[in-house]
Amino acid sequence: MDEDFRKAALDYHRLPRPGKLSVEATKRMATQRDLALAYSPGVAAACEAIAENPQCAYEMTTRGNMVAVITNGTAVLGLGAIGALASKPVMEGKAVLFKKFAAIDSIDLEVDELDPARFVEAVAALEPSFGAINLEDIKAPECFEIEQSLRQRMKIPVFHDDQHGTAIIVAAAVRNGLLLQGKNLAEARIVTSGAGAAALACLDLLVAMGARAENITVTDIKGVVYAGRTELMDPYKARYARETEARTLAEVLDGADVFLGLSAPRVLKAEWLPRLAPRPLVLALANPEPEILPEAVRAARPDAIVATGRSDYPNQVNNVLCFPFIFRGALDAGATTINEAMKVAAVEALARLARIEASEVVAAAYGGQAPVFGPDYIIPKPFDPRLILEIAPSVARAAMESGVATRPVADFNAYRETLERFVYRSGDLMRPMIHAARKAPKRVVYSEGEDERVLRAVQSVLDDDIAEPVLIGRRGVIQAKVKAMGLRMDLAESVRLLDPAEDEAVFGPLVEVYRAKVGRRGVPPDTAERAVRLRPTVAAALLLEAGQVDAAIVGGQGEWMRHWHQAYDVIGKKETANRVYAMTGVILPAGTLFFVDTHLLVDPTAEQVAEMTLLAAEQVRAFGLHPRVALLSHSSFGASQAPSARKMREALQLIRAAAPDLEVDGEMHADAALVPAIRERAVHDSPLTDSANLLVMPNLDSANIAYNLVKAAADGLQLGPLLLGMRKPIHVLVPSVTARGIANLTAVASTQA
Ligand SMILES: NC(=O)C1=CN([C@@H]2O[C@H](COP(=O)(O)OP(=O)(O)OC[C@H]3O[C@@H](n4cnc5c(N)ncnc54)[C@H](OP(=O)(O)O)[C@@H]3O)[C@@H](O)[C@H]2O)C=CC1
Ligand SMILES: CC(=O)C(=O)O
Ligand SMILES: [Mg+2]
Repeated sequence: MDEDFRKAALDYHRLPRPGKLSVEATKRMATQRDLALAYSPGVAAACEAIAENPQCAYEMTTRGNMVAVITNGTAVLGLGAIGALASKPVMEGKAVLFKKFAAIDSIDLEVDELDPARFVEAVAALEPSFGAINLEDIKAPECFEIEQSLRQRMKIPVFHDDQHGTAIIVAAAVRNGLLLQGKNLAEARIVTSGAGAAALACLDLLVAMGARAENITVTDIKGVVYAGRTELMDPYKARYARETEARTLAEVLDGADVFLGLSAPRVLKAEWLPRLAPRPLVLALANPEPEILPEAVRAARPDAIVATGRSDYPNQVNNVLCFPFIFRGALDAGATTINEAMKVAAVEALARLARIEASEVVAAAYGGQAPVFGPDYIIPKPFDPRLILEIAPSVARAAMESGVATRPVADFNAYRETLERFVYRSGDLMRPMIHAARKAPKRVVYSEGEDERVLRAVQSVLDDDIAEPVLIGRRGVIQAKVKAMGLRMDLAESVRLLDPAEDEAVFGPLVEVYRAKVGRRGVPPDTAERAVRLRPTVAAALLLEAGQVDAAIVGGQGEWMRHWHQAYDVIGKKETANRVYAMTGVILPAGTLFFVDTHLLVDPTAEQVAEMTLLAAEQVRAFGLHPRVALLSHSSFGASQAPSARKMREALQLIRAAAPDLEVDGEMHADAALVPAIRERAVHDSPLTDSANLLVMPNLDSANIAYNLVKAAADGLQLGPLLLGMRKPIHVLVPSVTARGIANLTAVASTQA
């Protein structure tokens, strides 16, 4: 670690407030009544319910989602026995990872107790507080005894992360690494540096998965663990003691297919690397400094696949890839333990994930480069949102099948959806639409078929079965990108590719359609021909117009307005609408707010405000939401006579006349729209039954500013803009759109088709 990085790490821990963790309340505690419910006397009801039926603790307290990270500070990373207090930053970090990656509430407990029996007593007594226990950084051999005693005594999962979390990820990495190197586990010769908690658990799992004990040689601080050795031996290590004359790590490296380092910094010397077998795996996993640096391995053995425990090199083999998700699955199934079947399920899910393409979120988190299965990507990366979606259900299912689940998952599709809600914030809002789209998948054309975000979106559209995608672009480029990105779509089978340079039979007739549309609007025939060939938005709109597709997603590159004009020129507005408007959703932790008109009309009239409101309310209903509309203004319920305030009052009358059942009110301040109590102070007869979810703005500036402001200030997720009032379903992407955003718009467009 260089000095700059060390200083940055210290500042990170110090500022803006000490540490990495805080506790937050999950219930409102704002009124006298809240206090009475949460505390005395109301709390007594919950206590009595639990006293009568202990299972109620899972319904009424945090227990079911609460994991303790517990250590005695005796093997803290590779820093050794630095003590309970000094281990606290690591344990706080593990607790944060539980929260960040799996929405598990977690607290670190550093127990200053070296005696295993007394440590066990301290931990066992905590059972009522937690849904599971994650033991961390406790040295071998005491960790084996501690874990075993606690597992016997406690009826909740007890899992020593350095043993089993590490073993699971190492097993996945070894499985995939050997596959790439063309080797198999039963034949592989494995040499470890380290005979502690992590190394021995890894070996046990590898043996359970098919590695042969006679192919394994273990070394530790005293060298080879050989039969008859007495110094620094314990029964756990002794299981792997070998009949051999060799005494040093260097000597046993000859012909090794796998070097597994779970020991200490720099113990593997570059000059020993030539001894390894051809195409070896070098897993140098000591933290923070590995047994050897990857650059040294690459220089000496370009045929090796290298992994470390760190985030700053490819192939991070670290238990963070496992523990949040295995606990998620265990807690959700109410597992009483984490058993072998659950561990193997986690290994299989992890290994499989690396072999299918990585998601956009992973690409974004790692500098825009989407990793592809290969020597520098043998296991998934920690920011991969699919980890929770794949590992947790596999583990829950294994818990059920092996008979340790007390709260079996009844419906795995529904369970996956709850996990998706955590990963993709748009999940809740989009679900009804995705279900609807899936019922009758429509043909959706994407004008920018070469855009990587579009390709990723199309992969998830295919996975979710919500549309039949049609891509416009150069066939060769799309094929190459799909391959390079490791996407699984079958371009011959499930996607229709349309190349303007090759598919004359499709594009030729579109030119005629376009000429007929725009020939009398100042577009000469040659220009029309070029527009169809060179402007994919025009071509996509024409395909929609000609009925060759059911919906279109265009733009995403360059100016939004330019694409909008091109789309509008071809498709035009509905006969029943006077104008087209744009509505944008911002998905926030508390729900979604829709804003209208965010992109098109600079200064709408009262009639146009009324029309956009009615169209927007209809679109909000299509998301399965009940629209509650606020007409916003600087004026509060008639306070101002300014033209914009009068306009909104007039619009309200028009809306009420056209849609008497719609919950709508105005003109009002934005806070009155969102906070019923503030609204109540201004008027007592508002028909709005709760916070408004559709905010209608007096002009383009306020709508555009408002949605961007809310999105940026509250870390919201944008949905849209959605075009309201178009004759056929077509939407124009903003340049900042993500693949998930494109997939969401595809579902919207499909359901409109
Ligand atoms: N990447 C990952 O996900 C993980 C990495 N680790 C790393 O693995 C290492 C060990 O952790 P853990 O098993 O929990 O700790 P333990 O204390 O249980 O085991 C440490 C082992 O390393 C051996 N060792 C120590 N120094 C040397 C040395 N200089 N040369 C050879 N062997 C040595 C010890 O030998 P002896 O038995 O003789 O004392 C012991 O066998 C740490 O660096 C830790 O950061 C651990 C868990 C997960
Ligand atoms: C990653 C981890 O748990 C360790 O190094 O101890
Ligand atoms: Mg650890």
